[in-house]
Amino acid sequence: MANSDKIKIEAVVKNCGVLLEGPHWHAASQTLYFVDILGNTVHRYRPADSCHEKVNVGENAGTIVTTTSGKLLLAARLRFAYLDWSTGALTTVANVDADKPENRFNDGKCDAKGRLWAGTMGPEDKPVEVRRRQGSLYCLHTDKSVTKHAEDLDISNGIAWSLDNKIMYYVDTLTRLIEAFDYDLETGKTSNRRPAVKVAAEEGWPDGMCIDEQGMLWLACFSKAQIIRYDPTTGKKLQTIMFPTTNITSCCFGGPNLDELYVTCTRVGLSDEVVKKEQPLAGSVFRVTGLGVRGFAGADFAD
Ligand SMILES: O=C(O)[C@H](O)[C@@H](O)[C@H](O)[C@H](O)CO
Ligand SMILES: [Zn+2]
Repeated sequence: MANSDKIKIEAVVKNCGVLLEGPHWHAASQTLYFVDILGNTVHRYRPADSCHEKVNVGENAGTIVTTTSGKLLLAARLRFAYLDWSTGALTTVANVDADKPENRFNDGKCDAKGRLWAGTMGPEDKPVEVRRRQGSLYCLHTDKSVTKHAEDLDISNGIAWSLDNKIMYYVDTLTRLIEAFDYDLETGKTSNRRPAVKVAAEEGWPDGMCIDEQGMLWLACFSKAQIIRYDPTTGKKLQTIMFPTTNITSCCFGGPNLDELYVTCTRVGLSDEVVKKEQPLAGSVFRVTGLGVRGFAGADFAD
């Protein structure tokens, strides 16, 4: 299937990592932050002058967010930690999953009150062949306390909030669902977990996601080279964008008008042969323009 003529896809940072994830648009500096989970690196890319820089943090980097005090906060291997960009040094804020030393943090995002939500997963030999039911979903509150909101998860992944912040949408990849929780923005409490969107097997594995200003979800569909826009109130598929590589991991809105979609992907799961001959852009960051809809910048952690 071809994309509509209006849509343009460019690889803006080419072949910069292994398992790229967690794109986060920092509006104040007009900079895209993202992680390479298996490369143990945090990256930033400034479209205005195409400047791309990275720092090795010495352990898996699952999620990166900016903070209200101008710092960088990671959900790293098994801890929330501040990152010193100039050295790569991490300063622990809180540890998680002490009883599961082989786990690691995966995808995460801040809510509108500046709490950081992120989930963990067990060791994964190949994509989606993960040790089952090892993961949990955590919230790092602004006072740095941590609460657990779900457990026995397989691959904790995309998170997004409805426009009124009354619903938190959530992906645990192997469920093939986008689920919904009732969300209390004042306290960060979740309740009433239920399915919102069923992602058909032929669409791929649900991975990272973001929401647009119309309240529609943009879901990275791992293994099927696409991002699908869904209406979470009806569960209906609205639009598909196809990419020149198979394993799309996540997306976020960015750019001066917040009408560009930045998209991450991974080389993991593809042979060297396939990467070389068929998918030379695996492990790149893409920018999609011409969508005709705006989204939101990454929310800061409130510190
Ligand atoms: O990007 C992620 O969320 C995980 O870290 C990856 O391992 C894959 O995407 C997953 O296997 C498929 O969902
Ligand atoms: Zn993911």
